[in-house]
Amino acid sequence: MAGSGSGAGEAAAGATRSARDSGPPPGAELELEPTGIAHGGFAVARHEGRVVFIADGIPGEPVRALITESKASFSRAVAIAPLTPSEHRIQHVWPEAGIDRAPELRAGGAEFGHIRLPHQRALKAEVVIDALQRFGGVEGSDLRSLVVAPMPGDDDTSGTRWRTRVTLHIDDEGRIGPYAARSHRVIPVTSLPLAVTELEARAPLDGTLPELSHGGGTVRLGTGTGERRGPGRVDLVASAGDGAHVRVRLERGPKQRPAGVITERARGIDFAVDEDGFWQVHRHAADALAETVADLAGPRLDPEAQHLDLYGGVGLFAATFASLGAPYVETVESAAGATEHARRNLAPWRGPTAVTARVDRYLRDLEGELTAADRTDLAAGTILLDPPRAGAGREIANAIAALRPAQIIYVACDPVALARDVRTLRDDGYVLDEVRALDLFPNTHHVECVARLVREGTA
Ligand SMILES: C[S@@+](CC[C@H](N)C(=O)[O-])C[C@H]1O[C@@H](n2cnc3c(N)ncnc32)[C@H](O)[C@@H]1O
Repeated sequence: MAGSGSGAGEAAAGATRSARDSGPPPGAELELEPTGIAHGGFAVARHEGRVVFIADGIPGEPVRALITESKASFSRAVAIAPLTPSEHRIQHVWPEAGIDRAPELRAGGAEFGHIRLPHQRALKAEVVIDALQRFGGVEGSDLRSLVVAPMPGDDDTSGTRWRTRVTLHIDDEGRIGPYAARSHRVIPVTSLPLAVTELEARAPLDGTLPELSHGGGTVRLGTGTGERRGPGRVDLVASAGDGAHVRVRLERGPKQRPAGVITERARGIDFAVDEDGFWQVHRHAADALAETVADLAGPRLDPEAQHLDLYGGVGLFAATFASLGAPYVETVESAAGATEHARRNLAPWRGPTAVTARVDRYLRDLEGELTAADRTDLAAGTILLDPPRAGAGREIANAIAALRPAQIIYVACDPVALARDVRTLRDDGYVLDEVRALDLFPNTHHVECVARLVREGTA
């Protein structure tokens, strides 16, 4: 009996161990005390030795949290209620995303909206510094003093009314709204506080879709039986030049009119952009980024050298270089429509060129075609890159470094991707000379960085 008792004990111990190894089950509620912030905006706590990433938490604030997922080495949770509210906690700027709602009903896209703005920026700075240290291998006291700069007016509006691009989704049942946080479930809402007011005013938040022009006629998309509804999306765009635009795109049913061309503006320069093409989202982002690029690149921007603007969109940064008196700049972009606009947007200067190509192929082809004189011009020049969230990656970073430009200006919307590419560039003989961070996405966890790297020995 003693033996079987001991066997049962071992089995029980094994079961406990395996429950612990597989983590707390989804649905469990725990009291947790997060101590740090992770990339993605999650507060980080430990529970029985394992890491738990908590959405809607704040480092230093004990919370009751609901486990939503447990993986082999970590768990995910969502805060249900603070136990002792942090001095940094506020009423959520978007009531429909607030902690007093059930987690599955909280609107997504404003995951820092429960935190005072200055503290949001302090947390974003921590994420950038940590990423550059851990993934970029960067050291030094300059980095520790990095601050995330606010955009004009955001402190007066608690970081609301800045989004010039909003996508609402239409589900199978015809419900219209943003996705709920961390899901693809549509949540009808009555407000869009991060959007500029003209977009909120045009958004079909009452569930009624606008009419679509279809061929010669018009199709009404009401709520009645048999009328065409989702799934689909509603794209809302407020442009500097032409006000608010709404486009409905249904997966089945009538086609929306083709995307029009709108005008945007940065540093006093007009840019034609497709209505559904890429443009920076915060109403001050393009201006602020172009100014920051001008500031960081300016002192080493050789007017006679050859420069590259990689992932160039409609030529925002190529125009910045040209307007600074450095006209020999080639902008490279994979979307042909954007390159067409870039060509026209850059027409006021003699010198800029625009190429439709994937950056990896472009750099591979370039390497095979360069004369000694081209190499000299590129080595005196600046290469700017502004890749999508995933970053450039090792192959492209290696190819950029192989051209030996005098400086590299890296515009990044993801600090970890930036840090990984910085590591590659450091291994290839560049040093991170300066990095600035801009709060282009208040009340979200996102942060934009602009970094300057120069060849070792030239800092
Ligand atoms: C973050 S946006 C930057 C656009 C531009 N620099 C701006 O600020 O307006 C990235 C751009 O890269 C383009 N893109 C994405 N992958 C690419 C690739 N592999 N090669 C070239 N362009 C790419 C996208 O179409 C998009 O226009």
